[in-house]
Amino acid sequence: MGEERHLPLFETTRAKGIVLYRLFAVSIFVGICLIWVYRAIHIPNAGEDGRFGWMSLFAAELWFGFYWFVTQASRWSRVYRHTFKDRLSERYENVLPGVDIFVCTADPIIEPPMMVMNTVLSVMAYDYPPEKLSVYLSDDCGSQLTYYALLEAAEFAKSWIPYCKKYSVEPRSPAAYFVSTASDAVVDQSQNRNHQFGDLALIKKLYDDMESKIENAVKLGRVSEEVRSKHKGFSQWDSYSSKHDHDTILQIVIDGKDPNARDVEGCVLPTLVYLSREKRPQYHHNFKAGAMNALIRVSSRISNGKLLLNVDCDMYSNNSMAIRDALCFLLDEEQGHEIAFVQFPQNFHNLTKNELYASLLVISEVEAHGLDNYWGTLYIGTGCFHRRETLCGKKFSKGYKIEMKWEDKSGENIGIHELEESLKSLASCTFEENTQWGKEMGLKYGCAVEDVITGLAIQYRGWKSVNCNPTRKAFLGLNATTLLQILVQHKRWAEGNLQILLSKYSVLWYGHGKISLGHQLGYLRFNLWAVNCWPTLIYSILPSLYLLRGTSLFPQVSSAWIIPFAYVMTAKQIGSLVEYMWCGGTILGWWNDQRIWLYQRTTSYLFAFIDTIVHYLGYTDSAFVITAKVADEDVSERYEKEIMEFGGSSPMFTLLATLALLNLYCFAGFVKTAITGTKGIAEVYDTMCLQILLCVVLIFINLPLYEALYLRKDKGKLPSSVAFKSMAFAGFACICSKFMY
Ligand SMILES: O=c1ccn([C@@H]2O[C@H](COP(=O)(O)OP(=O)(O)O[C@H]3O[C@H](CO)[C@@H](O)[C@H](O)[C@H]3O)[C@@H](O)[C@H]2O)c(=O)[nH]1
Ligand SMILES: [Mn+2]
Repeated sequence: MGEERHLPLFETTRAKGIVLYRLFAVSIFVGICLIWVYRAIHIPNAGEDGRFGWMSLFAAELWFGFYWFVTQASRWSRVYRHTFKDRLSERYENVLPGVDIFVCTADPIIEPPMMVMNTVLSVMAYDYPPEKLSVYLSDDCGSQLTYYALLEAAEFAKSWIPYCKKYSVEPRSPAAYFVSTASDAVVDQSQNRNHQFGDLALIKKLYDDMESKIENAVKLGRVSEEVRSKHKGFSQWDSYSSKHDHDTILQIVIDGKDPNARDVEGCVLPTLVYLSREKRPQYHHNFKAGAMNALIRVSSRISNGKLLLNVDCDMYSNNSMAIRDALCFLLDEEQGHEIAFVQFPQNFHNLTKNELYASLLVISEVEAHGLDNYWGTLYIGTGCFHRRETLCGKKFSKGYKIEMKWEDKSGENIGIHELEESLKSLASCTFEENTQWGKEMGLKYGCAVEDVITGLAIQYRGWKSVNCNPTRKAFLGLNATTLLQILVQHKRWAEGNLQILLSKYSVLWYGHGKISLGHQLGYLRFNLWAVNCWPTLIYSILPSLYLLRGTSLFPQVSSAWIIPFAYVMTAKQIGSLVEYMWCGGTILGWWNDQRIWLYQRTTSYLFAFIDTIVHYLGYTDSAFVITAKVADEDVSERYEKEIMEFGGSSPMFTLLATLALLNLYCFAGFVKTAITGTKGIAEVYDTMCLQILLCVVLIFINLPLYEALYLRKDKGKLPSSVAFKSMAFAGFACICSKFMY
């Protein structure tokens, strides 16, 4: 093997209709340039009303034009990759590499153990030789509940894995699978259908038993003494004082090499390990990046898989062939040795039809494929397969080929408990002192998007990455189900991305010459997220305030200059609608997406921008606010009905409400003067058309917010404190603007 020429293990195709798209993009660009020209040659004279507004809009338009140009880098050319898994099996079935899978969890309250166990079970049941598969659960809370759940899951896996293999089950997260069998009666093509029904009932019963045991413990808030006495692993908690202060807890729950560790059919089980790294208040734990690095070290001494997969605890495997997909890239004889990681998109299983809080739809279906054109897909922290060596800092060198073959390490004959004890120091707080961990090795520290900066550094070292997006989605997770969650999450992402831009790894300086220009722009599109807050604020405030004053900031309808404005505004919106629907979204979904886009830009990005600068000047440390994966029943109910959830006060809400009311007041004030004023309606319309339009669109997009302020009675409405504050702020702004000098 290896010498003769092989058929490739994957192929790359280009997106269709790209010429049409480019014509469209060029036409928009021409429009943008004309807008700039108009602004530049019509600047009001000093002292004339509207000069400040004019300059501000000009600045915003310069930015929007520039940013729009940047986003074209991930749309200009797009590629799609297809794998040939049958060829992989033919050539490599007996020498497949070991795969170590890392699942990270950090809080049993907002990341319920049952959800985490479904993720763990789904990855244990991959269609892959179990002796080459090891699953590691990192628990940053050191929770006995999570550990107990893992013990129960290990027991259930003995029946679940054989069941999955026997009936080629998809998806292999039991919870998701049972939901699917309940709705569309199990695949009935096979003659052993009746047989399967019997087995299904049995396995469902086992699952329900496991679930009730785990849920009982969760309800109780602790593991009962009876259970604790049955498993000696719990003794490791004897010295535990809090989640911020405890020793390393390490337990090899299933040792794949143990001849007694077999499933109910007598087959080998994957190795399963529980790890809670040491935590001490005086040591920074570096959030998920710290957890991942501890996992990398510990796993290197247990299974040492050549391939690492990392998933968030809510991201279950929805496609049991995903490891094989990834290997088609990494083992490809021609190009595989240049590829460092294979990233699958983040998809969600809890989205409502019209994606109330938006999702990563367009990024996954369009932009990721555009970045893939530069072999430069971003590492996004979950659903990503890495070569162990590149994640640990290896540089790419031509001619060098990494061996991905599996080595049996059963020669190491040290007892399992000695092994566990000897490994604990690898997860201690002091281990990383004076090492390159978090800098040159493993995931990088100090950035709110540790994933993106780590992937970027790997690409700087000369490696390629690949975006793999099979029809059957590889991973499904939970999207946030309240507005505040989504805003806070995006704040973290925008902050992390801006940190990258200001860091030593910035694509602006460090990236020059290391990655292609298009690739740099592709990153810039995300790195600059936060900066968008300023032009967006300008555009959603000033035209309306000037409308109230009666000052026009846009060309008249009767002027030819209106054409580029009208064209760019409508064509861009129609373009984004078409794109969104092409990705599989609905019209209402697109409209919701626009609202979230606006809300993120005016709050998340603003707060991210301010925090990043404050952080950059050395005043604060950025935090990692974990997204909750559970919600109260009535919150979930409203989510299902696509009713926006506020349900509390937050500076972000006050800001959103202020902006929404400001537009409402301006419009009302304008209508009043237009009716009673001296100017005729026709003249007002001619001079103010675009400003009226902008204001009306903003009011329409904010309809759910007004409702939450004044009409709703449920718990998800905006509290009256937010209403009062925002009314006062918006009113004050309107009065100032109307009566200033
Ligand atoms: O101190 C921590 C904090 C978080 N996590 C885990 O990290 C994962 C992601 O956290 P989540 O709150 O779900 O954040 P998201 O915004 O959904 O995560 C996205 O963004 C993060 C970077 O901001 C990446 O780390 C994630 O992989 C990526 O999915 C979860 O499994 C957590 O349990 C830890 O293990 N330790
Ligand atoms: Mn998440």
